[in-house]
Amino acid sequence: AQPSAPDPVAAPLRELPWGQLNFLHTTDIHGWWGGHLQEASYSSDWGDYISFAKHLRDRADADGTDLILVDTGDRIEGNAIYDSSKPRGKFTYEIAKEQTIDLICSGNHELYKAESADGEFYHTVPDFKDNYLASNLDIINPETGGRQPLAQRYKKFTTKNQGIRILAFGFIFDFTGNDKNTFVQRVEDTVKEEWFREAIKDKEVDLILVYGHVDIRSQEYALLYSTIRDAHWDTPIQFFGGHSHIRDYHIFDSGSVALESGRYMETLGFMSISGITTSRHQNPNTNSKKRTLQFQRRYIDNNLFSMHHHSGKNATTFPTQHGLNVSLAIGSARKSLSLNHIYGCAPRDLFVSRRPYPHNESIFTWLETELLPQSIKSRDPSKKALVIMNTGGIRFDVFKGPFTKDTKFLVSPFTSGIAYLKDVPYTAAKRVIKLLNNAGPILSSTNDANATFLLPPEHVAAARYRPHLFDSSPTDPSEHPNQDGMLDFASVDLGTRQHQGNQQPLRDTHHHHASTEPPPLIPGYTTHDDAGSDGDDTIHAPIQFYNVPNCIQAAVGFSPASVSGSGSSSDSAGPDSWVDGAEMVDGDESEPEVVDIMYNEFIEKWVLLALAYLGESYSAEDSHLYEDGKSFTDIMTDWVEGHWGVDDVDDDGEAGCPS
Ligand SMILES: O=c1ccn([C@@H]2O[C@H](COP(=O)(O)O)[C@@H](O)[C@H]2O)c(=O)[nH]1
Repeated sequence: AQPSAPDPVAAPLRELPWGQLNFLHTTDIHGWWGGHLQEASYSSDWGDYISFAKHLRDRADADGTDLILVDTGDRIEGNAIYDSSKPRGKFTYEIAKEQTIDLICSGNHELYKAESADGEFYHTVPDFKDNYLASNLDIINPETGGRQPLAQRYKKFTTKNQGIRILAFGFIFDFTGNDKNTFVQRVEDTVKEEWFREAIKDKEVDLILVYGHVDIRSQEYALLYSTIRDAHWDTPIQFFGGHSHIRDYHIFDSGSVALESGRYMETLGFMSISGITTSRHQNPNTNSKKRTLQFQRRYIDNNLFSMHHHSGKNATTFPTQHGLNVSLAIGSARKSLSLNHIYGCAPRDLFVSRRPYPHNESIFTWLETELLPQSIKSRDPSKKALVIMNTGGIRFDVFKGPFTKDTKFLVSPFTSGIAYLKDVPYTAAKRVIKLLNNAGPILSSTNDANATFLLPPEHVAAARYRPHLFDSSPTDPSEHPNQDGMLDFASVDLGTRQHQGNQQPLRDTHHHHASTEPPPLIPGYTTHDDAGSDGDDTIHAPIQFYNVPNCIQAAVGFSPASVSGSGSSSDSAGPDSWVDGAEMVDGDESEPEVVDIMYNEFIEKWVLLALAYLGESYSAEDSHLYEDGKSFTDIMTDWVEGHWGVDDVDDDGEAGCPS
């Protein structure tokens, strides 16, 4: 772990259900190679994962089973170690390649920009050679200018100890936001291709493995499942997915399941399959390949307490020299990038989903009521503006205390600036936010334009496939009243951060075994999936997560009380209410005739669509860039320095902020 990472905390654990064939799965790492430095539950780094995998591989070799490591993409964007280096990714590829990943593919973040797709071409593909698969992804070769598969389409291999013959494919979902140098072929077209049809005709396989940067409940995986099952009625099919940033497990049938392993190095997914028939291990009781199969999953919290326990090691025996070297390399990259540099001290926690919106501790309420109106200036003092941001542009929480260079990129890694359209009729402008939030026929008519893409990934997943994930019910203050009759969130959720109540930091698993007192449960993931509620390795107290709107809006140049909010009702409004929008409140200043609409560049397509629906025709050519394209990330950081900055901070990340 990194030197400043909090010590792990003892917690009751479920064992790893080790089997004949075992997997460790990472996804959506988004550059969190250093682990979480403010959350004890996820405080292990990539070096620890290297040590952990080594111990599990040794175990497999010792008992004659197999272990396969899978990563399903989005390794970049979302952490200062990637986003603040010049060039971006300077350290990422060197760190990633230290782990022996047996199956790896691209996510959509590797493809948003031409440079990062080239990064895959020049670094990740050669680093992982035959283990990188690109079943539906092509790239323009930067050397020749010709189009070619980013990597081989599929592969067949035999596991080391069990001799299991595996046919593997590596996909990405039907992503359309990629730069011009890559081509994502829709899955429905890929399954019709000759090479795919030929590949799945192969009967000399014991297991088919489909991994990808694809939501496991998506139509893309449903189609791959049915196509493969049609060709293989009894071959086990294992899926690994990603993209939606959640823990999930889906059962297709008794011989086919899918695992998704969260985000940001919070989770190491573990999967095992037993009962696979191989040429070495014939099942004597049946001629079917799948009848005695047993699939089991576990979501491991990425911390040393879990890792020591599951590997049967302790603080002394756990770290390997290789793992330690990688932890040191991460530490020196962080130091060279000055990631502990403090811009200011956050006076309170600000959450993406762990608070309702609006709320004093909602990061979106902070943006809407403080940061945006205090940062964005209208073109001239007589002009008013409405500033719209998509909630998906905000990637992580702010914790009370030091707001560092690390925090800056965890919260807002994207490079997009603020665009604006001048002098839009106010009657239309004020309705845009409501249209974006409650969708409507245009915004949901095609996959491409679907406004759920404005949300953070977990919320996209919830909106499309898992309505139960987030709480949309209005907050009931009587549920956890504190002295003021307000919700006492401290009693609901202290998060899994360093300062977790009276939990005892644990340096060695033996401490835990010697204790007779069961430790109090730490708040954390309590996953409900197709196999039940026993998937998490750590038994946690639940955390409440709340719905967020697609977009929020701040009013610039209006008197504070004159605009009635973001139009972000979570009810499914009918056609009449889509167009209410942010209304002037009676008795305040008169409505302007025109305003500037300002918005995060990323959402331009949706803003233009909404305006067109409202009868105002604008195109991308009509938009201008605010302050020469200054990124929202920099706008936010300047605000933090101006409002939360303190004089006597040092760069150690500790001193300077009141506790
Ligand atoms: O420039 C950008 C890129 C993405 N977003 C938001 O992120 C999600 C996609 O995130 P994944 O990690 O790929 O799942 C997208 O839906 C947007 O909400 C952004 O705001 N700006």
